[in-house]
Amino acid sequence: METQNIVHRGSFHSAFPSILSRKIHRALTLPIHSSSKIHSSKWASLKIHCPFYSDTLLTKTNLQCSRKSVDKVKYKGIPDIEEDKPKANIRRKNIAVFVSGGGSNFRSIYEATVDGSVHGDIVVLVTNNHVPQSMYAYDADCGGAEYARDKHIPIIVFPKKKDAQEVFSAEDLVIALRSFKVDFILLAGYLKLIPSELIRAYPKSILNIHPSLLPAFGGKGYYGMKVHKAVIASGARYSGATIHYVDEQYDTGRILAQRVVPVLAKDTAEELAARVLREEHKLYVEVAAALCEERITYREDGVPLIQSKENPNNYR
Ligand SMILES: Nc1nc2c(c(=O)[nH]1)N[C@@H](CN(C=O)c1ccc(C(=O)N[C@@H](CCC(=O)O)C(=O)O)cc1)CN2
Ligand SMILES: NCC(=O)N[C@@H]1O[C@H](COP(=O)([O-])[O-])[C@@H](O)[C@H]1O
Repeated sequence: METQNIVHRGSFHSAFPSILSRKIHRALTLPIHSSSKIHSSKWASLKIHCPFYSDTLLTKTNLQCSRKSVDKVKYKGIPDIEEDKPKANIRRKNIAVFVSGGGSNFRSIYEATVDGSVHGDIVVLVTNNHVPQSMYAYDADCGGAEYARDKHIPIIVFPKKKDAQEVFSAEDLVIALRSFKVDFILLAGYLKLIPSELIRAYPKSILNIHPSLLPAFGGKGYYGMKVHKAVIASGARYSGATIHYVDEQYDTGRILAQRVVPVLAKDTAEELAARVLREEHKLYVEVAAALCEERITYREDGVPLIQSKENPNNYR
């Protein structure tokens, strides 16, 4: 079954001009069947007005409940009490994650939204590497898209392949993200340049993780294993992970957080990559938690800081 143009079954209505909503409708890939509706008081209020779908079929309530029903068993503690207690007065945030490949950072952030470490939900995945598949043939998809489908997270393809039937512009992407009420965009191994339309639409709300200590080993051509090979070839004794705000160029936005790892004398690029990736997973969850708990502040010179959860007078 060609799923690229099938978004979900059921009536379709839109607050947008029909041509536009049809375009966005086609760019979205949703699970063909949302799983059973398990209504809980906690999630009922999270229903979003999603102008592309009939409310009876696809609402955040259904998606959240189906996700919670699958992942709730992993939750430690009493969800409606402990999970809410530390963030009682802070609105739960909506997150879009952008991936191009395996998606291990995406998975660690998703798991943190389920176990309560991150006070937010991943409401949509964006990838440039999603191949429309039958319901049963996952192998040609990128790992991130496959995981999103397993977790009933909607997928948007951007940019679309050059031979795609229809253009799906940066403006269309902004409209689609607004419809999911996205608060923050987290790039996690996304290999395309984010267009300025998106940067303008989400000021100080788009982050990227890069596998080196920026500004070293960043910029066009520095991604994936290319970064680690360059670090090793340079003789650098330290590398690490950097999370920074996204601006119009690759890797030049304000640095928000870093973690350092040693580069060992006999390291292969793969060994260094694995050591950095382990730190990335921890760092991105810490940063996503701070974002969703509104613990990001700015120094007078514009440098972003993360306020410590334990002591608000301490910053990282
Ligand atoms: N506007 C921005 N867009 C993106 C940023 C950013 O900082 N500003 N970060 C990148 C992620 N990234 C490093 O962290 C990065 C990704 C890709 C490249 C690159 O050279 N890409 C190649 C194409 C690769 C491909 O299509 O397979 C290229 O542009 O020639 C450099 C850095 C995400 N977007
Ligand atoms: N310049 C961008 C870049 O190189 N990003 C890197 O791609 C990997 C994605 O892994 P993942 O798909 O398993 O999260 C991560 O190491 C991330 O830092």
